[in-house]
Amino acid sequence: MAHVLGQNQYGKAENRIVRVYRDSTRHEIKDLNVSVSLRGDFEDVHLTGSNANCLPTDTTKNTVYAFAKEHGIDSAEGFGVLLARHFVDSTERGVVRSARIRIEEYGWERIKTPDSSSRFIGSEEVGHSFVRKGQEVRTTEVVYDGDRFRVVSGLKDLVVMNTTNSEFWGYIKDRYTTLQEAYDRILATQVTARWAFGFHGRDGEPEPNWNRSYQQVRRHLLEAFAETYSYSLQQTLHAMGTRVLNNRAEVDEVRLELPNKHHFLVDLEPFGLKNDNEVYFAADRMYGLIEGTVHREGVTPVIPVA
Ligand SMILES: O=c1[nH]c(=O)c2[nH]c(=O)[nH]c2[nH]1
Repeated sequence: MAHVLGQNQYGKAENRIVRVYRDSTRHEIKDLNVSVSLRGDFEDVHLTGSNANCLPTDTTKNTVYAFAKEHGIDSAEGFGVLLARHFVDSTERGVVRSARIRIEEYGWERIKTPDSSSRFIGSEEVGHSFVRKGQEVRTTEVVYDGDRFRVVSGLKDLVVMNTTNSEFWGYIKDRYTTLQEAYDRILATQVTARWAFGFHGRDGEPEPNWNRSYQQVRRHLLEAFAETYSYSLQQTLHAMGTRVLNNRAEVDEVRLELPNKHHFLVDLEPFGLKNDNEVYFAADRMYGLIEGTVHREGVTPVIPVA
């Protein structure tokens, strides 16, 4: 008895794309996860080995990146409409009968730093620094041994990005080095931070204002990220830890884990398009992992190294 090829569809899933608009010093970004799925006349592809009706998934991926450059991304819906129409209308009639484009859009807010001209009344956006919306988790660990407390608080999944003011060059080069030196790259990371308090709770020592402390530490981490002109993520790590210690007397030690969320420029030359640092592939792995502690002199670090 013959078997029947039932429902089938294919395409490239989860194309991670960051589109940067650099028309002024106030950059704009769109961050999307685009999945393409095509339905149509693919019976031969499955049954005979003929790929005459197969638009490669690789091409669907390239189309997503090239369209981001050529048409820009005004809205996820509009971008989806453009892509879906293209896949159906540009292939020979009837081959791709329908195209499904799923898009997840990740929202970003601008990092604000105190307005340098009016420190106490306002704040100023940094044109190239962003924090991803609604992601982070606040953490704490309190240990009490009957004598003293040890409080380590923190946050995780605070995702930040600078679209400029980041370079990386002058590093060791050996026979395995392929990395190109970067003089203007995207710097993005998903911050895991823990910080230890000087508070021990002995002899009626009052508790810090924990909520205010959290908000302020978070603020200083963000400001340091946004304001540091970075020659490495290691240097940014040090600036972030230092900024917290300089501004929050209740904190003695800061430990940071900063994955380097690589953004690779997409080569659009094959499509006759120039990529002026506008269209990136946002890789989720592998990633560089930069970790370090910054602590006050004379204080023995207590935050365990994971
Ligand atoms: O900021 C960086 N630090 C590194 O140690 C490193 N290594 C690498 O390949 N890229 C980067 N970027």
